[in-house]
Parts: sequence; structure tokens; C-alpha cells
Amino acid sequence: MKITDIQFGMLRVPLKTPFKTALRTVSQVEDIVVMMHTDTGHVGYGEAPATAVITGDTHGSIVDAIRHYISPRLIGQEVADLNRLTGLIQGSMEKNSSAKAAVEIALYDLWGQLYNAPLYQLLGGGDPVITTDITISVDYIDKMVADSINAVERGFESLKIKVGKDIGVDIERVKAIYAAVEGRALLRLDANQGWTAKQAVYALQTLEDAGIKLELVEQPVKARDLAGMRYVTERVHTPVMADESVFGPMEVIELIRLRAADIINIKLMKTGGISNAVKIADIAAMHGVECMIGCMLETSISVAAAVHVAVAKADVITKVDLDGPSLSQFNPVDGGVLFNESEISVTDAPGLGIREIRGLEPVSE
Ligand SMILES: C[C@H](N)C(=O)N[C@H](CCC(=O)O)C(=O)O
Ligand SMILES: [Mg+2]
Repeated sequence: MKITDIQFGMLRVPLKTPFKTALRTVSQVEDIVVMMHTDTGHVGYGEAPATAVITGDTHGSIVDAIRHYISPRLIGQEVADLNRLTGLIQGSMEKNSSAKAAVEIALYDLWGQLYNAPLYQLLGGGDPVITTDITISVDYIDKMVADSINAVERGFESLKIKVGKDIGVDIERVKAIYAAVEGRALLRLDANQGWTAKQAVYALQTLEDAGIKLELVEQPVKARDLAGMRYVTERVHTPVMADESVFGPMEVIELIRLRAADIINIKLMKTGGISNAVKIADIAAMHGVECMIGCMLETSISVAAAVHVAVAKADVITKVDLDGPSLSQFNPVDGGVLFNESEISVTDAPGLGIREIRGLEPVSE
């Protein structure tokens, strides 16, 4: 099975409610879809969102990186040479992690199709069902409480509460949500870099002193502030998770060496795809560090790839934040992974199992 062409589409899916974090507000998923064609007629699918505020990727940069740097290295290559090809993708240029991720996901999809096996089995197998949390956007307190109750009624047992705006209001947000859902859902906080280290310690100690038990706090301080991450980790009982601070395996090694966080959030759009995600999971497992697998605003194309990784690496990926499809108004994918609110299951279809993507728009030349 040889790669013959890589084509693009634009996929737009409105969200059920605007997605609001300390970094941005978005009302629809707007992602580049990659279709990797082969001489056997098989097609592999991948996807990349333009999360410029986190990865630096834009729609234009994703298409340009794939078209001019990644694709020329892959055309004519055998899918069976997976490890060599992921090396070519990762070595094609600096950064551009979302572009690399989209291409790697399509390549792994084909690799599964080549061996007629679902991707998770080729990655090591595992229990085919996982459970995700759902994100509660940062907003007025009443709205966040209503959204949290609604999520619990939909069956979500873990809520990822976005904070990182005003420290005083953030504390009130968490107190109000905790009071509304106590005993029915665990709370994870994600400040998306919005606090200083001292603010984070103040907020978390205030919540701890009030008897509020949090599952974890994600990226309390600026991505590059590893000293700040460590400062917070050393001073609070709540486990601290690194998200924007870690993209690839080298950053994970440094974070673990510095003991700057307790948990690592692996996202394919930061790692540049599946090969580095697996490496990070293995490094973390060797050090006894737990991981979450997360997503950006992605549909069930690239989230499916993350699900397969989560299933195969469940020994170390103990937490799941793959709620892109649950936040979206509809699923544009036919086939693939099954998303049923908090419950996600892989099927035994080869690769990612995607049969068709509806509503793809052309990407301009
Ligand atoms: C969608 C997911 N639950 C999530 O919250 N991801 C964010 C970043 C996503 C974005 O801004 O597109 C995160 O974990 O920081
Ligand atoms: Mg995060």
C-alpha cells in the first residue's frame, strides 16, 4: 500500500453552546481534514484544528505545512514502513504540531486498514470502552451552575470547569458548582494559564480549606512558567496537571525532572500525532506519572485517534477529556468510534473505521 496523494477539506460543525476559556471564545469547530490516498484505493483520514493561541497553528499554516513540507516526503512511500514515515513527518520541519498530527492520524488509519485491524489492537489492545468528562465553559456563575447540572443530568460524572479569569469570581464559580453537583460529579479545573502562581495557590488553598475536593487543576499558570507550575505543585494538595506547558516527549522529561506537575495532559495536536503520544505515555509510565488524554475543538475524526490511543494505553492514561464530539451539534462522521455522551467505544472496524465524512468544503488552492 503506497501513498499517492494527500487532499484537504474544511469541516465546520457548530457547537451546542459557545466554548469559552481564559484564552478564547469559539462557536464552531472549524478544522482541516486530511485525506491520504493510496494505490490500493484505501483512504486514511486525519484532522487538525487551528488552535493558534495554544499550538500556533492556523488553517493556512496547517495546509501550507502539509502541502509544501510533509506531503512531498510521503508520496510514493509504503504505509507498512510506519516508524520511518512518522520520523519523516516529525523531521519535516520545526513545530507545526497540528499539521503533523493530522497527517500521522491519516497514516495510522491506513496502517490499521493495511493489517485489517482496529488501531487500538495494533497499539497493544485494551478494554474498548472509555469514559470522558465534559467541559463547562467559563461564564456567569448562574450559567456555569446550570450547564453543570445539565451535564450531570446527561450522565457526565466528571466536569472540567474552565476558570482563569478573575480569581475572586473563579473561587465563587467553583464553590457554586460544587454545591450544585456535590456527590454526583467530580470537578476538574482548567485555568488555561490564566492565574499567576501565587493566585493559583491562594485559590486552591481557599477551596481546599472550604472542604472542596478537586480531582485536579490543569495548567494554572503560563505555559513557559515551569517554576510557577512547580511552585503550585509543591503547595497544594490538589494534583496539578500540565497542558500547554508540555507538547512533546522532551518537554515531558524536563517537567518530570523538575517535578513541576503531577499529571500530564497528552493531546495529539500538541504531540504532532500518535507516535509521540505513545512515547509520552511510555515515559510517564516509567516514572509512575499519570496522564490524561485531551483534545482541542475536534470532531470524531481526530478524537477517534485519541480514543484508540487511550484504550491501548489505559494503564497510564487514567483520565479522558475527549469531549469535542459531545460539545458539537452533530457528528459529521459515518463509522468510526461511537460517542454516546460520556461513554466512548471503539469498534473492530480496521484503522479508525471511518466510512464517510459529511459536509466537507473545498480548501482554496
Ligand atoms: C475541548 C477540551 N475539553 C478542552 O478543554 N481543550 C482545551 C483547549 C481547547 C481549545 O481552546 O480549543 C484545553 O484543555 O485547554
Ligand atoms: Mg487545558
